[in-house]
Amino acid sequence: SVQQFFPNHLKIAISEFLLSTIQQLSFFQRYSDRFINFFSPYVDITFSQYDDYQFNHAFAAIETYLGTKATDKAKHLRAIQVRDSKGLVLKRDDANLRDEYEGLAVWWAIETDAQGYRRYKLTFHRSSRDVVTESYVKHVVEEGKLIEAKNKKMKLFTNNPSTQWGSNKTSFWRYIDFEHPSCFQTLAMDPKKKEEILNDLVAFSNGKEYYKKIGKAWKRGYLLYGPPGTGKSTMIAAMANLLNYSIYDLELTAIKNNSELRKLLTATSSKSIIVIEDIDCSLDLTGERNEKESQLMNQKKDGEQVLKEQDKSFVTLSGLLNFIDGIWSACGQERIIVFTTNHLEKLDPALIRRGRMDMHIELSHCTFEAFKILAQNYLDLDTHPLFSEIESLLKETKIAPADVAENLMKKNREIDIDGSLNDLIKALKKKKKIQEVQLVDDNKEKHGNKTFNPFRLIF
Ligand SMILES: Nc1ncnc2c1ncn2[C@@H]1O[C@H](COP(=O)(O)OP(=O)(O)OP(=O)(O)O)[C@@H](O)[C@H]1O
Ligand SMILES: [Mg+2]
Repeated sequence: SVQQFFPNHLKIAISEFLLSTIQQLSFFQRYSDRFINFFSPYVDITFSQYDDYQFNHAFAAIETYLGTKATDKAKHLRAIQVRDSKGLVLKRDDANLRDEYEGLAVWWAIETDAQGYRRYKLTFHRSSRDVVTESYVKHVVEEGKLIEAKNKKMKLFTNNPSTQWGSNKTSFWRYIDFEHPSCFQTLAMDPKKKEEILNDLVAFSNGKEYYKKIGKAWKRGYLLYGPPGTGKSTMIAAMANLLNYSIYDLELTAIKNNSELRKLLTATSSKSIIVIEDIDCSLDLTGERNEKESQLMNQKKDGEQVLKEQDKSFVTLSGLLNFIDGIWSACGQERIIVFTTNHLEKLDPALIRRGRMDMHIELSHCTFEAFKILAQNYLDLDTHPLFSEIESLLKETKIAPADVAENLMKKNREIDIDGSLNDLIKALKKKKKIQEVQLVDDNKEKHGNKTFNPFRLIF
């Protein structure tokens, strides 16, 4: 019969040719879709990268699944570097890929939509509709997720306000592969504290049954606080690497209101760390802003007030609290929430009370214990005659681990142990002097003696 005579790809080519010809004739344009649908025995489904402004997790799974299919026949390949030097993963660009499932053939193609986002188009014969919609798609997504888990590919999500959808700017998740070398072993901090945090994290990730038993949502909050450069961000990366969770880096200032926050949070997947960095800067938690806002509103007429209500553009403390321990927090399991701040004292006590943030972790200035870990990391050094001098200097000087690391880093592509340690000692001595002068200054100010201090200008 004619069916057997034409191979499948020829049939697709013919229908595509017909489609393009017809589309060029403006007279028929309006009818082309219906015309093609009437004659073509093929059906297609598209999977967009962003669905309803949200990142589509099925899209990522499909991409992974297709990436593992034989690559030799595709003409346009895009190489993507993968973690752990498992080599390159080749992905098809705008090429058709044929796949078989239960003896049926389907075709995948990648397209770019009007907004510049990618989408996969799955084409299949009308007669395979039931199999494809009921089990093939599920099979692909599950397989893709399985491969993702096996490859230990973690993702780093960020929410960016979209400028593509006209005036209605809304925030949505975009992701890149997460590759950060940080781990707990190289993290410089008090070993006992580190051990405690490590155990806490591992217990959490194995706690499915426990949380179920005590009737609590399977989530945990960590508050990381301390001066700049003490390893807060580094610790978050180490947590992700330890548990193999993805990170959602939530930028509160890019979010319009509480309902958008809710939308974003419900779109996060389980096994993830939701991070809000510098929480004191990204949210006015003092309540002052609310007061100002309502004062403003009272001055306006009723009609305008309604308008104002609509474009309120901030996330409120109560919105955030609702998410942390309100009913929303139960949508989805196995989630860690991390807040970081440089100023613990600036935060609203309601936000950080125990039970909301389960563990408060202080990352402070470099201690000798922390220094020894850095020396091991950077110089492969366990001990050295200069260590005792460094130890006593560290006791008297506040220095961030980031500054210590900076001094230990190799300068001319070669490790120079004595040079590095001497650099560090110099830096420590300089810092010590500055801090001493500052202390004298502060004391004078406290006692009302504000005489001009020339040392302050020198350092
Ligand atoms: N405790 C630490 N252990 C190992 N490396 C550290 C530590 N603290 C800082 N560093 C080094 O310093 C750099 C900066 O640290 P990091 O970004 O984690 O600081 P932070 O506490 O997040 O600072 P900020 O408050 O400014 O965000 C890192 O790249 C890391 O190499
Ligand atoms: Mg940081």
